[in-house]
Amino acid sequence: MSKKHPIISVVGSSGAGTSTVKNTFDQIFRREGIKAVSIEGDAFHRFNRADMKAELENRYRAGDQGFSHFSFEANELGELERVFRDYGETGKGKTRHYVHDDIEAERYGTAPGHFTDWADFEGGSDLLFYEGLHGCVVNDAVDLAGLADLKIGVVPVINLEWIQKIHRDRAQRGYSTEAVTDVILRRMHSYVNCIVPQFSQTDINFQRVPVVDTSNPFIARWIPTPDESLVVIRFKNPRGIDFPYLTSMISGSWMSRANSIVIPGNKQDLAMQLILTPLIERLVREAKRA
Ligand SMILES: Nc1ncnc2c1ncn2[C@@H]1O[C@H](COP(=O)(O)OP(=O)(O)OP(=O)(O)O)[C@@H](O)[C@H]1O
Ligand SMILES: O=C(CO)[C@H](O)[C@H](O)COP(=O)(O)O
Repeated sequence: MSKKHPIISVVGSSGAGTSTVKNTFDQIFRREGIKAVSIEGDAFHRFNRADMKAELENRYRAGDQGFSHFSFEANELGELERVFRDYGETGKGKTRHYVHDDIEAERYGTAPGHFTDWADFEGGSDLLFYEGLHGCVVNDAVDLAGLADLKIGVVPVINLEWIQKIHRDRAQRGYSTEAVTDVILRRMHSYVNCIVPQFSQTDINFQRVPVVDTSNPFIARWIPTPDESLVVIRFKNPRGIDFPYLTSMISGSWMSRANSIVIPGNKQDLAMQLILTPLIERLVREAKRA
């Protein structure tokens, strides 16, 4: 926790929608006049694309079939922890970008599959915003959840997550369905061991659930739309959450448990703004007081 320089950590698997959710956070920051600096989890991969391929082949030959981008060892989590800690203490830090495709290559002037150089955060920010795979990891080596002040999980049910990943990786990153399926299978071990435990560390999870048939995600022709889904919102600590206010403001919503509400999928943006704005505003207010 770093009250003076707060950190928001949004975690989700590959294709879960953390980059999409960042747009909602950006709207809140803009409306509330909050200056945020952002980091992407992929910036903390340990290897560029070619080195990762070589590392995978070496490990595969040595009998390790569980290694993938989801594994702790494939990422510089110690470095990420240092960035979280330094930002919490000083409001300063650095990041870089992992370039996935031609559009990002154009934007950053670096070829796909490579990292940009590290660059310092702009000064005078109100908070640090992280989105990616590992921002709430707690293991023998790091405690990232312990350094973040607001922790959000973006967790579609798994069939939907796969559909989202397959469609995004095909449309934007140039992979075939077979190649993405292969990656999903290879990552399953570390999905269970490295990604999923984080959703018990998060303060709020947003779980999108399709209400159309997704029983074969590998042949789905399009991503179920917001109108074709519900979102389950689960609060780790429901104390202080005004559920009657939320369910009255979000039409079609209801409480499914004492700490959970369900909303129509097309109300996710509204729900996030209603829920997150006061929490973010409080973080920034307390930081200024500190
Ligand atoms: N609520 C949503 N409704 C419809 N489509 C969505 C929703 N959220 C995400 N998607 C779609 O799912 C795909 C993956 O989303 P996104 O790129 O945000 O994932 P990500 O978690 O950032 O993945 P990665 O970490 O691998 O970059 C995109 O095509 C996006 O448009
Ligand atoms: O989105 C991802 C993880 O969040 C990518 O799978 C990862 O960044 C590696 O990309 P690539 O295999 O295309 O080099």
